[in-house]
Amino acid sequence: MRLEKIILRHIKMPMKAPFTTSFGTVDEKELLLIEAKDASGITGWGETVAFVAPWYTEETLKTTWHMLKDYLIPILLNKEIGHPDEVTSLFAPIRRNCMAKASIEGAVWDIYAQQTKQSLAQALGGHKQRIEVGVSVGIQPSTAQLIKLIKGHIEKGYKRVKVKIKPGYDIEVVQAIRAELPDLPLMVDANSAYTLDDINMLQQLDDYQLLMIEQPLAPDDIVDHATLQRKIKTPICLDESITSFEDARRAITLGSCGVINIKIGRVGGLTEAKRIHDLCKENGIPVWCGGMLEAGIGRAHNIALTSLSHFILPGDTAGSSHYWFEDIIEPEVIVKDGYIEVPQSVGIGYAPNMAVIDKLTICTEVYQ
Ligand SMILES: O=C(O)CCC(=O)C1=CC=C[C@@H](O)[C@@H]1C(=O)O
Ligand SMILES: [Mg+2]
Repeated sequence: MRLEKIILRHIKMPMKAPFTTSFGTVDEKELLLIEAKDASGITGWGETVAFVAPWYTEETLKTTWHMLKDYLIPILLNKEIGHPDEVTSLFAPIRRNCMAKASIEGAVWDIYAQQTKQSLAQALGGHKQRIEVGVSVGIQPSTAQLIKLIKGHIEKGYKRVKVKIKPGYDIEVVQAIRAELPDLPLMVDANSAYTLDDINMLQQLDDYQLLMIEQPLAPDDIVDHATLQRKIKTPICLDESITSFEDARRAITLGSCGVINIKIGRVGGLTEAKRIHDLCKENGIPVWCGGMLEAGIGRAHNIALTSLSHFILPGDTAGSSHYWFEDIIEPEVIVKDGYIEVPQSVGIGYAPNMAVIDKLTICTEVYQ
């Protein structure tokens, strides 16, 4: 393939409800949509997942824009690409900036799937017909509200619930949920809100049959996580700490985690995500697909990735209606009894809804 035109659209999507973590609140999502046109007339779509502020990782909407415009698009434009895996090598001289890289690499994978007349899932080597999904619940003003929300999600069929924790909003919250919902498949995500000084509290969490504790310690750490994992029974799941295959290899070698959350944007694209999946499979480390409050294009990429065999735990890819009044794809992503059907049609299996996209677009830039 040869990309001869790339259109970037900056869009802003209102959210049904704010999403609060230990760092702050997101109440609308801004993102860049990448529409990449190949010389043969095929169009592929990608989406950036970085937030407006750098609280989850160092990338932001503006840094992804800068990287795409000044480095990544110039590398790919008019270059002959045989397979999407080559994009990872072409981008290798550029350090990190994983979310920027992943957004356009996703569009290349979409074009490749269409060219080879496969679904994106098949192009990646995924065979699952449907995927099991859970839901992530942000910090709520009260435990009663949190439990009410969780019950609503269970009624909708979601297979597991992840709740956010932070110092002062942890053990009591877990205790209260367990008192009412003793059998709920439950996990917690701390987004690096703790240190090894909090080991007592983290050990107490062992009493609540949690599936895992996600990223309790620093976002760039694997050493302290290894120490902690030796002192608690609940498996640690790494999120922020894993930005590449090499990070995953080192964390597994050190025993820093029992589970890895794979996010396409955090690791720089689908090719790297697949490599981490394969490594975890070889090493018996369960994986699941994390979420970044994606709009429809990002959600479609997550679904395709999750169709790979070793995504054995329910991911965070909820249905479109969980966050959005109106998603940017048709049909929207539907969750039924906790499952999403993996589209079997060619490409990502969802069409961009141009009427909605046009309504949400703040500005557009074209590169050719
Ligand atoms: O996309 C989703 O529904 C998952 C949302 C979610 O839990 C997260 C999104 C972005 C940053 C974090 O707060 C958190 C995570 O760390 O996994
Ligand atoms: Mg997380």
